[in-house]
Amino acid sequence: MSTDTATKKRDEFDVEILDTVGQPLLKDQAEVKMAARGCDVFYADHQAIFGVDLDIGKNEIIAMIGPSGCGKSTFLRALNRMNDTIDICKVTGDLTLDGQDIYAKDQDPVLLRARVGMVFQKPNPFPKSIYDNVAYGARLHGLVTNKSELDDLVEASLTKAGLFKEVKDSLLKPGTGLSGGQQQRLCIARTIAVDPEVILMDEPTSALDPIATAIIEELMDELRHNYTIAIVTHSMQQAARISQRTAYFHLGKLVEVNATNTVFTNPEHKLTENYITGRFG
Ligand SMILES: Nc1ncnc2c1ncn2[C@@H]1O[C@H](COP(=O)(O)OP(=O)(O)OP(=O)(O)O)[C@@H](O)[C@H]1O
Repeated sequence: MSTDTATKKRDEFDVEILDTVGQPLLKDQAEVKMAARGCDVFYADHQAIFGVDLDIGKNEIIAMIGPSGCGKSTFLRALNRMNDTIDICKVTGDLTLDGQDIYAKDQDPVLLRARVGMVFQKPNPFPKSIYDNVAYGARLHGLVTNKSELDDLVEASLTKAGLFKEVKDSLLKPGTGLSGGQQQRLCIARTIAVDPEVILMDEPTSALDPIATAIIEELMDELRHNYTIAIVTHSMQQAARISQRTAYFHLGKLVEVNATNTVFTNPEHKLTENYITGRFG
């Protein structure tokens, strides 16, 4: 294919879609936790992601933004093989965690999802007690050997998720009885309990009120010290508040990745500028 075809493609606003601009790849490769190279994602014949190259750094929060349908969630789900659960979905290219191919034949997706956990848009606690919600993964993966260790793990996970104080006297009550914001922190505790290295968050606060949102954002800032976080968000304000780098997607392509401050104050690509100034999206 000639480069002309690749570089002269124009979007519906008649803006040239160039190769990704900014800093998709980290200069210090020792800092890379997850990496994508030439990642394409298809739903049957429909291609949703085109040739994404991106490094996700250790202990950073990277925000993925872009108009509805641009493929943010699809790309996020490729990072822990959640797309495997969709029959028609096919992921190609190289996706690695600590340099290891996460789509390798001998990679168990369940074990991968313990290392690369996910928090969804709508809090989805199991219909179990608060305690059992957090204990579930640890039991499944045999992470503890006795009840006292499990008690400690449940308390530590709820504490890290900023929820323990609020629920310590009601651990045996149903998780579904908590408020929306508490349920989302319970889901974060459940994710943390299996000792992940990366946490993927798909619009984790879009179903929450501003106070619950602020609590989760503060929590993310603390979690960053121990985990790598990739978040899809519709809120540019949220991306600006919480992330160190921001990736802007458009029509399935990664258009720009830069330091968050640069993306929101001095974007390199016209499409990014159009989006952040509210000209579409
Ligand atoms: N399960 C699916 N089956 C078929 N096509 C899908 C599926 N999920 C997503 N798509 C398609 O893939 C493309 C990208 O969708 P995706 O949900 O990843 O975008 P998004 O940027 O996260 O959108 P939104 O911001 O609205 O959540 C869209 O064209 C969408 O219709």
